[in-house]
Amino acid sequence: MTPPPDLTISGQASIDGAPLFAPLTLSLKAGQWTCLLGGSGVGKTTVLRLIAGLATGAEFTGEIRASDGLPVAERVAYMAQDDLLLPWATVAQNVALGARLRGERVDQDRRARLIARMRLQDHMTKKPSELSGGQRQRVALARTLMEDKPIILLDEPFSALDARTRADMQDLAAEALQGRTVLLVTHDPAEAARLGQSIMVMTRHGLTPCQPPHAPAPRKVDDLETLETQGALLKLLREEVA
Ligand SMILES: Nc1ncnc2c1ncn2[C@@H]1O[C@H](COP(=O)(O)OP(=O)(O)OP(=O)(O)O)[C@@H](O)[C@H]1O
Repeated sequence: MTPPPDLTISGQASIDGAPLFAPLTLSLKAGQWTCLLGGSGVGKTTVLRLIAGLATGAEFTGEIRASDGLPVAERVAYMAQDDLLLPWATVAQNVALGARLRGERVDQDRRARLIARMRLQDHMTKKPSELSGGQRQRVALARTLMEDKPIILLDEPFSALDARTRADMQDLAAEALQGRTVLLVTHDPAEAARLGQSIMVMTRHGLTPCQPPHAPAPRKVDDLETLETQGALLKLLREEVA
């Protein structure tokens, strides 16, 4: 794996000639978590998919650049909103899906370590339908980590989880992805306040930064500054739709 780079996406996007988002520059710091919030349909998933080099419905004018000058898309692991697990495959097979699709040998040791880290060792042979929502999310996160990429894009990865499982998953993800360049799209101000080392709110007009708390992430859910950031973010988001 190459060292995680800084990443910048700058440009504008439109759909069928109508602007989706105005010219913006989103800079991700190497080895840090950047959280991106914003109203529904403002283009957050589009930004992730552009960085990942995946198809979008938008025409994008601009550039996506890594600080080391190396190609970006091939160094990205992308965890989509939906966990996208194959229903007929076991947990172990789903975690190793990327290697299998590429016809590569599966690194069994690495897979076993990740499955243990996600506390899934008792579920290795189960199919997704036999798992809870939180367990499925952990499989999807293990699969994302199995790719061992320096740039990680997470699209509302914990949105379907109950509050306790969500907090557990945030802790797990923060620990497991330490040192990677992470972009997390979330609708949850509390999540951004816990995890973000940089926090941005996206609107059709561009990006508004929000000062993250000073404590290292993941922050305690009842940390005062974290709660203040959560409140400030909620206020920003409400102003954006007003
Ligand atoms: N494949 C596509 N073809 C055409 N339009 C699309 C396509 N994918 C998304 N769009 C449109 O692009 C706009 C931005 O979508 P996007 O999914 O990026 O928004 P978002 O901010 O992630 O929304 P949400 O928070 O609801 O997930 C929306 O209006 C959506 O309908």
